[in-house]
Amino acid sequence: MTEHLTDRILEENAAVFSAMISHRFVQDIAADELPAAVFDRYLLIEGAFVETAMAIFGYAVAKATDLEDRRKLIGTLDALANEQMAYFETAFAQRGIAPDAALQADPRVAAFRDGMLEIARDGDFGAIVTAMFAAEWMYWTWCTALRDAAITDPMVRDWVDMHAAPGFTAQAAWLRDRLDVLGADMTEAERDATVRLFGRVQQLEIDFHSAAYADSSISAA
Ligand SMILES: Cc1ncc(C[n+]2csc(CCO)c2C)c(N)n1
Repeated sequence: MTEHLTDRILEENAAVFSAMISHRFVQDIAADELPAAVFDRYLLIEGAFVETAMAIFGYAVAKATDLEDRRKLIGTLDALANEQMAYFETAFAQRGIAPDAALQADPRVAAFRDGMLEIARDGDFGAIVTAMFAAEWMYWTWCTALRDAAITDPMVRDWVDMHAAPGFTAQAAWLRDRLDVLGADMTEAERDATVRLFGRVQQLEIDFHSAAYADSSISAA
């Protein structure tokens, strides 16, 4: 079997991946019609997710067996703690918003956070790479597609640009290449499991992004 594992993952999950990259949240940004209140709620749940991502990458550092993997993941942790978190601190201050416990308790937000953490805690290194590949490849795809879109809100513009920039592109490509190398040594059952895991993460992502819309949120009634 010489096929790259990630080609198979993307092929077999094409429907759910496409549903995510054409989510209402992405379409609203593409049309320059994302309501400010939706982006505010998104920033609050997303800022909390970056903290979760640090925990996930921490598990990956612990479970890695290769020094080069550890170096790479520690670089990612540094960028999350010092660059990404700085973006959220500035964004919260400029928009006058503050973390909201009710929003974090929305079942769709909780399912994403807890589901991703569970994969990192209970899964092996390959499972963590698969989950992060799912989350990052998806962002890289839609943000790259919107590179030339007219986006008025400078913070939304920055957010899209950040995920189409060379640094993020390299990070998403590293996850893809790493998973292909890991896949070459997996059993067929293990490869099947990564295909399913990728699909599960896309569904968690769809629900997470839906939670940014108050009209479909249980906490906004
Ligand atoms: C809900 C959600 N899903 C995926 C990403 C993409 N992403 C950007 S940075 C990062 C962590 C490590 O690089 C991930 C997964 C996101 N931002 N938010």
